[in-house]
Order: sequence, then structure tokens, then C-alpha cells
Amino acid sequence: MPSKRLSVVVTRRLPEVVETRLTELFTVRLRADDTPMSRGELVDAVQEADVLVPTVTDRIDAGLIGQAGERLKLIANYGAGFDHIDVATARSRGILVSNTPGVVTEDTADMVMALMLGVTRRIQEGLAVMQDGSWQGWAPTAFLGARMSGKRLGILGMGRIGQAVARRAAAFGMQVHYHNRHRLRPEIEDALQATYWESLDQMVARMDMLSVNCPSTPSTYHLLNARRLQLMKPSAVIVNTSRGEVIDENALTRMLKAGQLGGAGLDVYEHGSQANPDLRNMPNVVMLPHMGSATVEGRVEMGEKVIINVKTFADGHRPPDQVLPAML
Ligand SMILES: NC(=O)C1=CN([C@@H]2O[C@H](COP(=O)(O)OP(=O)(O)OC[C@H]3O[C@@H](n4cnc5c(N)ncnc54)[C@H](O)[C@@H]3O)[C@@H](O)[C@H]2O)C=CC1
Ligand SMILES: O=C(O)C(=O)CO
Repeated sequence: MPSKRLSVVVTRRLPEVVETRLTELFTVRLRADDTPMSRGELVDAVQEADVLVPTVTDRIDAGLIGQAGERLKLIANYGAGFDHIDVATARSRGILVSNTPGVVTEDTADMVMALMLGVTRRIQEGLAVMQDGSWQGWAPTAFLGARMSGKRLGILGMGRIGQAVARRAAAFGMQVHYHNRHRLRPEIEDALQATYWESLDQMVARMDMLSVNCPSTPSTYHLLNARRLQLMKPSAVIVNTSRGEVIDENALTRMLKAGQLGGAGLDVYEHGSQANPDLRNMPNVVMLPHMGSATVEGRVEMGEKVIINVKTFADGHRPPDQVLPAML
């Protein structure tokens, strides 16, 4: 189909340069205001579009896909994670799904390091005294955190972002350990100087820090449940930039409140924007509003990936970043 005849509906505001290019290439309905679509608006969108461009804030479940019009043929997600899309149901209806991997990797890994430093070096406590003007000057025993260098970092999910975290952690002088669905090839493991743990239980019990970088899937739901969290050292710090569902957030909150964990750096939450309120105001918990990939460059590159996926599809080929149910 000529690209310009392809009807593309975008569910959220995207960077202007991306919206402009989409409009040049396709017949596009853009979102006027920067809010997620309501369920009714999503239903209208899947009935009208050949291609839907959703984001992580849209729930593209079986019920919605069931209401899609015959013409919907591609869901080109603006984002790497695709846990909010029922890929199996889409496939059974002959609808392709694509995502935007790779371009979010370095920025998200940077944010893992920022969160780790934020917790271990007590940055939010330091910021607070500077912002309220209460700092009285340097003191030998004030704001003492923990040294990152020499510490053991466990990476849960050693894919693109996990490996980018491993490279950064090595530069910080940390010892890198990982647990992954599949062991890395020996040459990659060697290059990353990473130690593989087949048993997640055994790994978490020995780490000073844990970075969660696996996707949210049925097999990773509450992978860090109360039992596993209790295996961790009481001084251990957890950083989660993947998806909130991987950690039992209530169990994590209880343990942090009880002083059974050293701290947490969180970019994502089990119930989207509704983080457990008890996590707020804990000095050893740094909370960010899902901004791991939020750089100007990254968000434009995510848009370029969407455009390449949609254009390739319009030209009669499979989108290069097609995702399949087996990837879950
Ligand atoms: N906070 C943010 O802004 C961002 C968050 N993300 C999240 O990060 C996740 C990871 O992204 P990438 O590294 O690009 O994905 P990836 O697919 O390259 O890596 C994920 C790794 O997790 C492993 N894995 C899957 N299931 C597992 C299990 N049950 N146990 C152990 N390992 C398992 C996979 O084998 C793979 O190596 C995304 O799925 C997304 O949810 C991605 C980008 C930005
Ligand atoms: O890409 C993703 O999966 C995000 O969470 C936002 O970039």
C-alpha cells in the first residue's frame, strides 16, 4: 500500500520532529493533548487505524484487540517494553507488533547508575539540606554512604540494558554478576567480566546491589517476591528500571520500612503511576517517575524506529523490530 494511504493513529504526543515526519509519510491522526487515551478513544483508534502507535501507558489487551477493525494490521509500539500489549492475541488476529529496542539502552543504563548512586551516596538527603538551606557545613560523620567500588552488583536480566549496566558497573570498579533466562556466550561473558548464576536465589543472597533489567512477562511477575527479598543482605540496594510487576512492591515496602533492606532506587512501580505511598519520604528510597529513557535524543530515536517499522511494513515487508509471543 502506498505509505500516504496508510492510516496511522498515535495515542500520545511525541516529539515534534517525530510527529512532523510521521505526517509527511502517512495519513496520521495525532493526539491533541498529552494525556493517555481513554478506553473509548482507544476503541475508536483501533477501529479507524491501519497502524496503531501506542505507548506503555496504553493497555492493548485482548478485549481491545477484539474490537479492532479489519484494517488494523500493525501495532507499532513507541517503547522497548511490550508487556502492555497482548502480542499472542494480536498475532492470532494477523496483527503484527513491533517495538523500539536498542535506542533506549544507554540512557536507561545511565539511569540505573544514577539511581544506584542516588541511594548509596544519599544524594536526595544532601539535596534536601541544600534546598531548604539547613546545611551547617562539612562534618566528618555526615551523609556517609556506601562505596560503590568493589561491591557486588547482581543484574537480573542480562539483555541489552543489563549488559550496558554491566559495562558501566565495571568502570565503577564493581564486581558484576548476573542471572538471565539464558547464559551469555562465553566471549560476551568474558568481555563483560560477568559471573553467571544459574540460581537467582543464590545470586540475590550474595549481592550488595541488584539491578532489575528483565522484561515484565508471566514468568517474571513477582520474581522478587517476599521470600526472595528476604534472602538478600539487610544492607542490599535494589534498583528497578524494568517494570514494577517484577517486584512485589508491598513486600519491598514492608522490608524497607522494617530496615531489612539497605535501600531502593525505583523508576517503575507495580501499579503504574500509583506507587505505594509508604515508599515516599524514606531517605533510602529514591523514586523517579518512569524516566529511564527520557532523553531528547532517545525519544527522537524511538520515533525514528517507529517510523522505520511502519514504513517497512507499508512497503510490504515485516517491520525490523517485530516482536513475537515466543519472546515472552
Ligand atoms: N525505565 C525505562 O524507561 C525503560 C524500561 N525498559 C524496560 O527494560 C526492559 C529490558 O529492556 P532490554 O534490555 O532492551 O530487553 P532485552 O530483551 O534486551 O533484555 C531482557 C533480558 O531479560 C532476560 N529475561 C527474560 N525473562 C527472564 C527471566 N524469567 N529470568 C531471567 N531473565 C529473563 C532475557 O533473556 C533478556 O536477556 C524492557 O522490557 C522494559 O520493560 C526499557 C526501556 C526504558
Ligand atoms: O521503552 C520502554 O519500555 C519504556 O519503558 C520507556 O522508554
